[in-house]
Amino acid sequence: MDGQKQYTIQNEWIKWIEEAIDKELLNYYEYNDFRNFQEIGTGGFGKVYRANLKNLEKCFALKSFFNLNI
Ligand SMILES: Nc1ncnc2c1ncn2[C@@H]1O[C@H](COP(=O)(O)OP(=O)(O)OP(=O)(O)O)[C@@H](O)[C@H]1O
Repeated sequence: MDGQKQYTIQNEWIKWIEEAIDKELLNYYEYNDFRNFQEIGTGGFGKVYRANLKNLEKCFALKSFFNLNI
């Protein structure tokens, strides 16, 4: 895939995510608001971490993605 096409696809996904946040279909959290990261798994596209949000005891699963350079 050429660089321009990859850039266009990435922008389309960023726009899709931003619109979903605006419509409150997705919640947006700052990465820096999470603490106590523990790696809990690896999937086909990246690693999964357990972390707490701010001072809450509730934990979240955070999924990171490898830089695939498709
Ligand atoms: N919500 C969760 N709670 C606890 N462990 C989780 C959670 N989500 C993922 N994991 C752990 O991380 C591992 C990888 O999860 P992930 O969703 O990336 O796997 P996957 O099915 O290969 O997905 P993909 O192919 O989309 O990357 C899981 O096998 C599991 O052990």
